[in-house]
Amino acid sequence: MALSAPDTPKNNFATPRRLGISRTPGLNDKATQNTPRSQFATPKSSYTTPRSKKLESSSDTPDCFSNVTLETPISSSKRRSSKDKIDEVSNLTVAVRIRPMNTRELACVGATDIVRVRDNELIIRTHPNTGAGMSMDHIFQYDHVFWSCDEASPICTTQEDVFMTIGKPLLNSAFRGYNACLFAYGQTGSGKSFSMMGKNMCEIVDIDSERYSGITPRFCRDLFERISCLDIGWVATVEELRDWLLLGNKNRATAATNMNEKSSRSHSIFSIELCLSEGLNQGNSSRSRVSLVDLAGSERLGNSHNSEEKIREGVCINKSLLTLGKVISALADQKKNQFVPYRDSVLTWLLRESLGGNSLTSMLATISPASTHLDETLATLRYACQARSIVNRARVNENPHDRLIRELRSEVERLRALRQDYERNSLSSSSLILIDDSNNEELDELRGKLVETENKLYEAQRRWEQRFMETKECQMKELAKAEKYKAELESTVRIMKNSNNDVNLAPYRTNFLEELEGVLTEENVRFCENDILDNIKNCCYKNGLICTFNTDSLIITDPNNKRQSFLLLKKLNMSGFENISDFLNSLAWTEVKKPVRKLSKAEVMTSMNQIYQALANLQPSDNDNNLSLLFARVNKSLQTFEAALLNNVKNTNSQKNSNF
Ligand SMILES: Nc1ncnc2c1ncn2[C@@H]1O[C@H](COP(=O)(O)OP(=O)(O)OP(=O)(O)O)[C@@H](O)[C@H]1O
Repeated sequence: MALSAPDTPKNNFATPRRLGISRTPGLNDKATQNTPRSQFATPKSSYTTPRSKKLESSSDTPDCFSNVTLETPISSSKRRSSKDKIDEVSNLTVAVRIRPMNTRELACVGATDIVRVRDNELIIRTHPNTGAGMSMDHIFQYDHVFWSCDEASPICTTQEDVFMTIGKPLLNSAFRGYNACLFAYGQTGSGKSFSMMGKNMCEIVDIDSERYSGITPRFCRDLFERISCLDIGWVATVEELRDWLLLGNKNRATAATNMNEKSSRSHSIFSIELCLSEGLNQGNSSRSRVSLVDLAGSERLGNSHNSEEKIREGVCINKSLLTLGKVISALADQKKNQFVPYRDSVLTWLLRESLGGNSLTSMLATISPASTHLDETLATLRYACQARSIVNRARVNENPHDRLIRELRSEVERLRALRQDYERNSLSSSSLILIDDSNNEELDELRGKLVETENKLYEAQRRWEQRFMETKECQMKELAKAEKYKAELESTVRIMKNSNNDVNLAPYRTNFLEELEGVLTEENVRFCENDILDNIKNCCYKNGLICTFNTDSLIITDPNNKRQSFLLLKKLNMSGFENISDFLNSLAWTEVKKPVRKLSKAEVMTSMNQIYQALANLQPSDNDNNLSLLFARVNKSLQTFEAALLNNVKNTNSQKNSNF
């Protein structure tokens, strides 16, 4: 129950949602708990930003605050953040950002700024400045409160500040091998997209100079700064990643609503998978997923919509947000075996790991400071408070072998340091006193432990290397098979290309073969090839020739001129090889007798099945981070290729009524 100030005893704050029922015990904030009323009627100058700067309020503060409601749930006092070597148990980090009043709000008669900030507290003052009746302060505590209401003010939290506080730590977590997620939640038009993407989501001109760019582009920039010294697997440059981001934003439905001229009409999830490896022989590798989520705005349909279609859209958006709310409530409840309805919406299903799972997660709640949005603002803030009590257990996503070796290594380091310390101390004191027997015993024990751990480490490393060699051997065999299948497929494509000039298969072929090429030439699955053979193969490929080789020979086929060249690898001068064109010109060709034959659908299917089978055999284990990404890509482009091939067979059949 809200209590009037003169009678307000200590610790007597109640949450409005539990009117007259519960008090909010367990508050550990001295200022809030024991502060007499006058302290809540803080003059404007005492409100500070999270960075403890003074904030000038634009409104006068009346001296009549009487009702104070601390809304922060009990569990916030038990916030967890513990780290062992590999698991991190922590509550969701929750930040709130307040945007400036917009022109519509400023023009609205009677609309005032009702939000104040004091360190990590946010105070909503309801019915202020009326001069009559009592006002109420709703006090919320969060991990961070960002006041961004006046850009000209030195205390305004900028885009960079927001990124540094809640974006950058996610990047650090990802580099340590943890999954990380940040999602923005708030009323429509409250500044989610501004914070996540930037001022103009579809035209991020230059990430570095764009001071309004949001968390996501800044995240990409920093990510690439950190990995600029590595070889990057999929995306080559920050520009390329930015293009994906822009494409996603452009495809995202936006529309003008009564609340926001460019309202996002869908949720957006920007997901990056980071596979880190310290080099194969060192073992250490980890894979982490970072999700940056800009949710569509929660909204009151009456407030924001003027057309039927938009109302329908709004209903769908609200439905998924409602499910998100249910999931958050269930997780915040912390009762054992509580059912969590992740499956009730695609959104919650996609975010299941980020909410109550294996992820370090932050939530950014955005609000408007205008009194006209009081209800929505309170709803958002309560939602955010509830989210603060969700506990996640994040684990480093690493290969179990790597983990064991890492743990053993650090144990060896620890014991070594202990022994060195011990020996140093013993030496320095030995000039004064004789080391007694008990000291010797302890030292022996330490030495024994160290030897034991070193043996374990050696054994783990040996087992890992053995497993690695076995896997590599297997892969080599399978790759040889795949090479054969690949050649078959290439000739299939060639035949098709020759017999069907009216059908352009080049894009599919290029995609697929390039992907496959990527797998076959991956550093860790490379077998008998060296740079020269790679060079020959690529050059043949570019010249429309088919190049296959096994451990001792090389066959180059020229399907256009129906001729073939065969040579033994040992006759190839690997060291002095410089000019590929000279090499091709020097080849002796023999005519291929077999006539070019047209393919039937069954043959295409058989060939494709063989390729699929070869790839399935090559499929790396789940723990093989380096290859699985590439395989996913190969599979995808193979499917596209197969579809094109079959479609082509079918079309040709129906058009020409013949097999080809
Ligand atoms: N911190 C801020 N500083 C200045 N302007 C802001 C800030 N936050 C938001 N705005 C402005 O407010 C308007 C609405 O912001 P935005 O589109 O980010 O809201 P949203 O919450 O994503 O809305 P919706 O859910 O409808 O997509 C935009 O014009 C944006 O530039």
